[in-house]
Amino acid sequence: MSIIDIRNLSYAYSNGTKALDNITLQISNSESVAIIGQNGAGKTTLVKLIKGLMKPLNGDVIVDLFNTKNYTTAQMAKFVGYVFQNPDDQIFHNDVYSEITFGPRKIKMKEKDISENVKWAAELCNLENYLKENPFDLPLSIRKFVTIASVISMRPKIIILDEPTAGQDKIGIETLSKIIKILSDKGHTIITISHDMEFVAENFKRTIVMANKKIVADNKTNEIFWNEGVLAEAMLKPPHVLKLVKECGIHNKNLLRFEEIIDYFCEKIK
Ligand SMILES: Nc1ncnc2c1ncn2[C@@H]1O[C@H](COP(=O)(O)OP(=O)(O)OP(=O)(O)O)[C@@H](O)[C@H]1O
Repeated sequence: MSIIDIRNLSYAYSNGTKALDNITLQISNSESVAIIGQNGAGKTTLVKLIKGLMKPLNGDVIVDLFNTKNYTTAQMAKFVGYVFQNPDDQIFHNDVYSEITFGPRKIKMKEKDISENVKWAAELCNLENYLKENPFDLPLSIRKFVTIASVISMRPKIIILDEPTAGQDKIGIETLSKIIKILSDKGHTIITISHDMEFVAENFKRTIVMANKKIVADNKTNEIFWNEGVLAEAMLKPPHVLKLVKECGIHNKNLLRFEEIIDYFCEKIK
């Protein structure tokens, strides 16, 4: 069943800038989906409409059977969690614990569930040692995890991550992969906007490509990255490992993730 059902959605900002042009899209419950595309393609506008931060000009955004047109952002907060691209647009408390606890309190979660979920979110995001710190004294990479924890502590069915790998080193990216896997295993629907093609290739089976305010492709991630026409249209490059595979004259669409490629070469050497 689709947890997100978007039909003929168009949007323009109040200054007249058209940001989305006739988008139709369904996302199933518990799916993990990546959205890729050049700057200005319309990715952030699309997820803000799913979150209910803005209302469609034309078309409908139906989330968990609720049409966002008929509900306030506060009412939608229980269902959709959105982690902003820039953590400083999201954080507003003077200590990490208060920041992570704010959301669950706001949606009136039971006290017992609040402490359980806050503990769980802090552990998942490796924040146990920072709970008393002022988030603004912490580096960007950790502030990002504070914002992720403050969203997942509400346990929304749908979790949107906007550019989660920006500012992360290898360990941070591995932690993000682990978080996405755990949330997905627990049945959350994950939507991630990313410019990091390696991260998309490694973590998402389905990828949506946006260009010029439209969806230009929506397919299995390996089909997307092996499709040179789609990548050219959206002005995107495939992950580095795929370039290497192609340069070796190999044409095997099942190869995309680093481990798959290593296994392939190991087999060949044998
Ligand atoms: N608040 C705003 N007011 C006016 N125009 C906006 C606003 N926010 C975005 N836009 C415009 O809407 C279009 C889509 O922008 P959007 O931020 O959704 O793209 P994006 O694909 O998320 O880009 P990025 O990867 O840079 O975040 C762009 O032309 C952008 O300049």
